[in-house]
Amino acid sequence: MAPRLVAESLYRFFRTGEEETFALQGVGLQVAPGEIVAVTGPSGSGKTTLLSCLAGLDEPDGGMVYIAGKRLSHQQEHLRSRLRARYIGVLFQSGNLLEHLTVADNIRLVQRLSAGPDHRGAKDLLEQMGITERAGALPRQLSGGEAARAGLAVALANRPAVVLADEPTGEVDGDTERRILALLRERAAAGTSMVVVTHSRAVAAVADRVLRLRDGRWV
Ligand SMILES: Nc1ncnc2c1ncn2[C@@H]1O[C@H](COP(=O)(O)OP(=O)(O)OP(=O)(O)O)[C@@H](O)[C@H]1O
Repeated sequence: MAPRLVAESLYRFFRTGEEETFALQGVGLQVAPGEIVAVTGPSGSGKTTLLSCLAGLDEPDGGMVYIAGKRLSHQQEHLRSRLRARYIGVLFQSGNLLEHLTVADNIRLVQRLSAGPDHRGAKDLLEQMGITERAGALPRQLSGGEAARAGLAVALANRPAVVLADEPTGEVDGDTERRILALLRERAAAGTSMVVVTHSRAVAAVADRVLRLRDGRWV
């Protein structure tokens, strides 16, 4: 099966004053439809930078990202945004909820921006995450665990072909972690490709592959 997500030899450098950081040094990756890839590695090894490049939120200095056979990197911003809305669900530690919208409206917005809105799906997602009663809450009114679950519901709301998630179970209890993992497995079984940055053994255990970064390289 043709890979859904392809990264070819990604390089990313940052310069702050005199100092140069080599965040990614030739990282390649191919993720098949329905495959879950877990990415681990120490702090500063390049995990978030890799996810940002895969999502088209950051541009690699070298290399290329393709999503569903379409070139995502080195495109104009509006083209990257369109590809992201259509194919990618992102969940970053900084959060993906708009502060002035309720949880339900955050989900509806993502669905409206993507090709095929599915309002029934919003209700199901909230139910699966166990936060139906929080649908009308604003993000700042949510606990850490509720915010993590609402963020994942938003990331999955457009039924994306590819999910990119940074520590999706970072702040949640064991029961919520199990719910999140069940939902990720269900989506993967339905064909969604996933790259999940995690330090959790439970998340790594549901992955098809576990890859480790150090100093911007696979080890
Ligand atoms: N915008 C930036 N400007 C300068 N340096 C940056 C920037 N973003 C990342 N870096 C540096 O690039 C390297 C990789 O950072 P990155 O956030 O990708 O690591 P990480 O593996 O996600 O770390 P953590 O587990 O702590 O979140 C680090 O040395 C970091 O300081």
